[in-house]
Amino acid sequence: MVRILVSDAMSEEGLAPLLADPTIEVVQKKVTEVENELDTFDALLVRSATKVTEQLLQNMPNLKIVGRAGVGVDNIDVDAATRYGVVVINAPNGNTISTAEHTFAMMASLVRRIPQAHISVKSREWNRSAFVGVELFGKHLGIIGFGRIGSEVAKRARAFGMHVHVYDPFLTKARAEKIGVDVCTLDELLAQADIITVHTPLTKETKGLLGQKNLAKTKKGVYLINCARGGIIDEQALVSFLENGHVAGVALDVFEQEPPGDHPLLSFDNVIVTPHLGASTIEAQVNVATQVAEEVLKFLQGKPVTSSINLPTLSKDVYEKIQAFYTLARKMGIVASQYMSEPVQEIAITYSGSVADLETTFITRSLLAGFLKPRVASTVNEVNAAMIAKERGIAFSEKFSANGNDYNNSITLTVYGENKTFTMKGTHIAHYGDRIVHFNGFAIDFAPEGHLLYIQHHDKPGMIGKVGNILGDHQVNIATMQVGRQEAGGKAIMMLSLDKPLDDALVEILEKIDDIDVVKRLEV
Ligand SMILES: NC(=O)c1ccc[n+]([C@@H]2O[C@H](COP(=O)([O-])OP(=O)(O)OC[C@H]3O[C@@H](n4cnc5c(N)ncnc54)[C@H](O)[C@@H]3O)[C@@H](O)[C@H]2O)c1
Ligand SMILES: O=C(O)[C@H](O)COP(=O)(O)O
Repeated sequence: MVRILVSDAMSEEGLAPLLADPTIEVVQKKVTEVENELDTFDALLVRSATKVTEQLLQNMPNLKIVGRAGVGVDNIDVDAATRYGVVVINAPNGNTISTAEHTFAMMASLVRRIPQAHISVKSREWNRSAFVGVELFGKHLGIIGFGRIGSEVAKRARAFGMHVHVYDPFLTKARAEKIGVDVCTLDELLAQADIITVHTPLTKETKGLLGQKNLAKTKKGVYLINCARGGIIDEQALVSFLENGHVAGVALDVFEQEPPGDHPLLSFDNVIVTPHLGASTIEAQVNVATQVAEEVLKFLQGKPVTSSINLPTLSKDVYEKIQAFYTLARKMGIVASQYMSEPVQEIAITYSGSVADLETTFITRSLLAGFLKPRVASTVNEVNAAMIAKERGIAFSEKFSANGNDYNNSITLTVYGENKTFTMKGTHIAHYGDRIVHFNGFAIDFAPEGHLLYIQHHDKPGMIGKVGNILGDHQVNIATMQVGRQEAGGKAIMMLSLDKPLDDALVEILEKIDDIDVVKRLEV
């Protein structure tokens, strides 16, 4: 039974695909309420409240995937998750509209002082002159960060007759032109805007982006809005610009610390606040929970996920095309790693023929994961394979060749070890399966699966018989046997597929046979 912990409040409707699956047990509890069973969960679903720290990941050794029902993953230690081989996915667009609308609601509320007027009337006052606002029409709106939410805010601003200026260092000219916004530098935006709204992620670059220095470049009487992440506008600097009257008003949905406690910002009359409500609509919550639930389900069924933070994303179409090579590559990695039982410095992969035209990132990661699996104690998979290879000083490279060299497609793997170099070539043949067609310099043809026994020997009469007799005497049945040689009377190999794994004693007996140079068990 697969166990999923849902540790933040999530829409039941959105979780329906998981709740309906009889092979899945969904536990809707906080992490602190299930401390004794953390090691039993396969998946963890969170919003922004649960902090997915390295410690939590360590306490959840069975965890395979973290699903963030929302956009920001700053509450998740993605690097640590990657190291532990845990996939992190999010729901990148399910709450875009809700957050853009909330930003707009905050903007209108800010310039018309609606929250203050509301409190006043509820206090039985009727003071119309105290709440004179300004129009949005004709004002210059500066949008910092022009991704999903920023661009939805821009559309709404234009409908209100505002002039929109955008700063986003990663915005392509083509996209800006398509949307028809004025793209400017940060300094230009700061100098022109009557209202500034931030819509970037919280990163090293954006933390404190609107701090002492940049706030000083804004117009006196500027309004500021943050419905993105606490800290993009430096809270301390903000206090001083409110105190000196430079900033006319601020709308905050997010804070450096949540909840903000008794923060000095809360005592300003012209600061309006909401408790991180951008995504808090019925629609957004159904959307994000549905997206995450469907993705987690796909992942648990071994299908590709499309919104991963730490894995290359794959469409279903691409996945279907690469699936066969993905499996072949994994098996080749496992075989090569066992054959090369020594430190390895480099792995070179050449994709030839039809496979060279595919998205090979995943195939390479699969091969690396297969290679590293017998060598590392921790979980290794497509998420962390490249990182673990790097940590262990194993370089890897990919080459592509349109020519399949006698095969419609092939993957050639060369492993450079401390003492020797090993090469193997595999191909996938439709309706036939995975075949290894070159092994260690020998042309051969075997399926890389099950209990394999590789024997390198001198090409002499009777060698096959000797091996066959010993295995037979020890009740080891040979399922298939392939042979190859470089030249008559020269070096030769046998690749046997056995019905059960060989024990050490039997390997030693085989090694002692005259004219046998190498005996290797390969378990795939
Ligand atoms: N308040 C809420 O409840 C709520 C809800 C959803 C999203 N969010 C937050 O809103 C923010 C935006 O979300 P989104 O879905 O639009 O993300 P997005 O990834 O679509 O857009 C972010 C944009 O910021 C830009 N950017 C990155 N670094 C920048 C920099 N240094 N300067 C200027 N621009 C920069 C990127 O190029 C991108 O275009 C995120 O922080 C997200 O966590 C908050
Ligand atoms: O990044 C997000 O998606 C928002 O901040 C929403 O966070 P929440 O899921 O905790 O409401």
